[in-house]
Amino acid sequence: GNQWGYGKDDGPSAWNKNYPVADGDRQSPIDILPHQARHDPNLSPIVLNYDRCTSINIANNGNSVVVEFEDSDDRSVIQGGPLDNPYRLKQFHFHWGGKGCHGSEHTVEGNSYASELHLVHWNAVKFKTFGEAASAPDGLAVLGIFLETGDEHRWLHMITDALYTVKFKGSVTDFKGFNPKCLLPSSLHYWTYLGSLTTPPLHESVIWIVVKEPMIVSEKQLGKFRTLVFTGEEEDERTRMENNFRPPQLLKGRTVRSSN
Ligand SMILES: CCCCCNS(=O)(=O)c1cc(S(N)(=O)=O)ccc1C(=O)O
Ligand SMILES: [Zn+2]
Repeated sequence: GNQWGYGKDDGPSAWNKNYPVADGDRQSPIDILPHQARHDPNLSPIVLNYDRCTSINIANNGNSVVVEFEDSDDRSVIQGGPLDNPYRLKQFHFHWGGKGCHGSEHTVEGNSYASELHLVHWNAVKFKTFGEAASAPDGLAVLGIFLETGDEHRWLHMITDALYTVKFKGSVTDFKGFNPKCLLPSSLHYWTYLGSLTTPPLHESVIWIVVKEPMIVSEKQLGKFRTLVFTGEEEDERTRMENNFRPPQLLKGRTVRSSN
């Protein structure tokens, strides 16, 4: 099982012990400096074809809350932008902080957001399985959306209302008919760069597409994520699930491109 976590002894600063790629040349997340990003007029808009997407379940995997999708065909894909072909939606999950603290993974000019949503897609044109894609340089495309606190988000309740059913690590419940398109901000202008998974195994297999405009959610909605626990129901301790984010990593000469 995975012996890594977000605590003092098993957290991000200790991950390089078992996953040496943690000190690699294309690690994520990063701090984005908009004025140093290269505006690339050749970057086309991101296109999300999620209309026939099929969500399956919602789960607490001990690191985050994850909604999984049916990915046996091209029913829900992301394409355009920096991508050479369509990438299939596999799952989405969140990263968040503690009460009043920030919890996004990417930062913008050193500023964190309250939380960050990741929609994970894989290159099913080039690779036969998700696992194969997850360790290939152009295997995954993750769409990152910042969450900022403000007014209540009109659709996020569909997720937060289900969180009580997946309080403990290892819990899974049916979650059908959810289309994540309802979570997206109005503009999909983005930054893009080559990076990695932000959790072990930290494979350097991700084309990151970070949307500039945050989605607005209420503090109350965000607080519901913190009712989850990292620990299993059978365990004695109940460790609140919060601060499940990796801090920004060195850019190591990479270029961040900006769509318009
Ligand atoms: C074969 C090993 C794949 C491990 C990565 N799986 S994943 O769904 O892409 C993923 C991505 C990410 S992230 N933050 O998008 O890099 C975090 C967790 C997971 C997960 O395993 O739940
Ligand atoms: Zn993530």
